[in-house]
Parts: sequence; C-alpha cells; structure tokens
Amino acid sequence: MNAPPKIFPPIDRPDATNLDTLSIDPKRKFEVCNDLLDDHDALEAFYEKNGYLFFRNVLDPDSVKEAREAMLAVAADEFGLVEKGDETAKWTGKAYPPGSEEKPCFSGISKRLVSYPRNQEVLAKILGEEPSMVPIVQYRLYPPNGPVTMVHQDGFYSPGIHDYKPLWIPLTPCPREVGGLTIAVGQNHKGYFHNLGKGGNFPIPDDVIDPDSWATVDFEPGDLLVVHPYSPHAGLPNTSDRLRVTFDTRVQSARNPTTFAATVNSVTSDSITLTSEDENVGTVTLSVDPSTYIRVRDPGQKEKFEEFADVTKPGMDLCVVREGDRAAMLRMGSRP
Ligand SMILES: O=C(O)CCC(=O)C(=O)O
Ligand SMILES: [Fe+2]
Repeated sequence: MNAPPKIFPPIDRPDATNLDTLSIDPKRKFEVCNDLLDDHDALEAFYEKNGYLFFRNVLDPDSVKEAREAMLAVAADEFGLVEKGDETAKWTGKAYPPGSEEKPCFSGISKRLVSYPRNQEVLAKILGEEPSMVPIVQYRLYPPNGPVTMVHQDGFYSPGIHDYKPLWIPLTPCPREVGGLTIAVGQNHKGYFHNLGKGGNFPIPDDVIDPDSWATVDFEPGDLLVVHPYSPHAGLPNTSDRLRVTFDTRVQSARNPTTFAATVNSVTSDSITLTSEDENVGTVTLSVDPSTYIRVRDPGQKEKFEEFADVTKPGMDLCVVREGDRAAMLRMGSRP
C-alpha cells in the first residue's frame, strides 16, 4: 500500500550539495482533510497523491491537555526549559540536550493520549482498521534557535515496516515562528531521495525536490498531521520565544503488528527469541541474517551481524520489526 509504484535507482552522488533545512521556505499550506475521515477510499487517494493528511481539531481536547501538561512538567522538572506551571511554554534559555527525545522521563505520555476512545476512533478511520501504535516515539521540546530536523523520509530509516502511518502531534500552539513541520507535497512517488554516496544520515541533495512543493500551516493543539513514509519532511526553525512541544509516533494494524516491543529471552548466532506483552505477538523466534538492521545498543549505531549474539543480551527491551519469521530490524526499545 505504501510502496511506490515504480522502482527508482538509489541516489549515489558523493559530490552533491546537501539540502539544508534552513533553505526551505514553504509557500504552500496543507489542505484540511477532516471531511475525508468518513470516506476511507477518498482518504487513501488523497494520502497517496499528496503524501500527507492534515486534520484540524480532531484529537480529544482532554487528551491533548493531559499530554501538554505532562510534557511541560518534564520540560520544567527534567530540563529547566520552562518555569513550572507556565502554560505559554516561554523558554528559560536552557538547552534541550541532543538525543533527549526518547528519555524515560516521557514514558507513557503518548500511550495515554492515543488510548482515549475518541482518538482511537479517529486513528481507526485514518488506518481503515483497528489501530495499534508502533512503539517508537520521539518527544520534542525544541527551544528557539535549534535544533531543526534534517530533511528526511521516514521509510528510508525503517526497512521492513510496512503499512504504517507516521503521526505528528502538536501540543501547544505552533504558528510558523514556533517552527512546525514542513512536507514536500506530492514528492512521495519517486522512491528515496537519500544520497547513498554520503555517509552518516545519507543527507538528501539540494536539487532533487521541487522547491515549490513545501507546505506547512499554523498548527494548533488538537490538530494531527499524518506523514507518508515516502514524503520528504523537516522541522522548521523556531524563531519565537517559546518551546515547540510536539511528539511523533506511528500507527499500524492491531491485527497484524509488524513492529512491537519485546524482551529478549535468548539468542543464537542467527536467531532471537523474544516475548511481547502484545497478545497478538506472544513469544516468537525470528531468524536474524546479514540484512537484519541491528541497532540494539544505540538507535544511531548499526551493529555487525557477526557480533549480533555478543551485543544482544537476554533481558534487553527491544523494538522489533518482523517480516514473516525473519527479524527485519532489532532496535533499542523506545519509551512510548
Ligand atoms: O518534529 C520534527 O522536527 C520532526 C518530526 C518527524 O520527523 C516525524 O514526525 O517523522
Ligand atoms: Fe520523520
């Protein structure tokens, strides 16, 4: 469903100039898709054509308030980014340490929001079946002057995850100057733009995405942006005096979750046995091979297949992506 219609040769240009998020000037606005919620075929058609869905004021207001208060409490208590109890999220001047997006202090915030019955209904309509969450969440408390998220396509970093929809959720007002999310509309039909000729995160070249395709909007709490796994997108710079308070996760089929949280029971050199609390998964043994994307100790560090059994320990909490009986990805657990 999310696969592109054609195979595109990968980009391999070691000499290309990288696309800089700060050079993006979104000229377009997202269309509001609320009236597509009751027509799933039309919703899918819009999503595949444009590479996004944008819903105004669809999330349960109580769930959004609860999540906002919880994230602002973390912002005050853990990071000193705002004064305790300041609903306006005015920035104190302290830094948000890089790599804080999955810290245990956020644990449970996204799960509670998603579990509200009204939100479950909305997600079921968006997915077209019973939803469950991919257990990977990034909590973002982004102060003025950085960081900004580089331009990327989510699917590129998630081999093996199929039929999921990435969700981006603002919890405080997020007009342009607070730096929301921008998506290159209709640029989800050309495969991956990531440049294999560069190391690191494989940054996208600066001449492959239509510069007039970028769109954003003034986001409000209660809004929901659904990104396409093939859509290039990036975080815009925050030039205000407030924090940008958002989180992002993914929704997938509850009946057949390809991505789940599980604890390692045992490993051999080419297999892993794990137990998940999700009863649709239970205890499973999956094969592990040289193309399994192994990043069990640090999500940013790919492990060698030969070292799999040494670095993967019983008791580790992992996020697993399965393709049939094979592990496509084994990632350090996140804190949904
Ligand atoms: O919030 C951001 O800056 C980036 C979010 C993102 O990449 C996503 O939702 O997939
Ligand atoms: Fe993303």
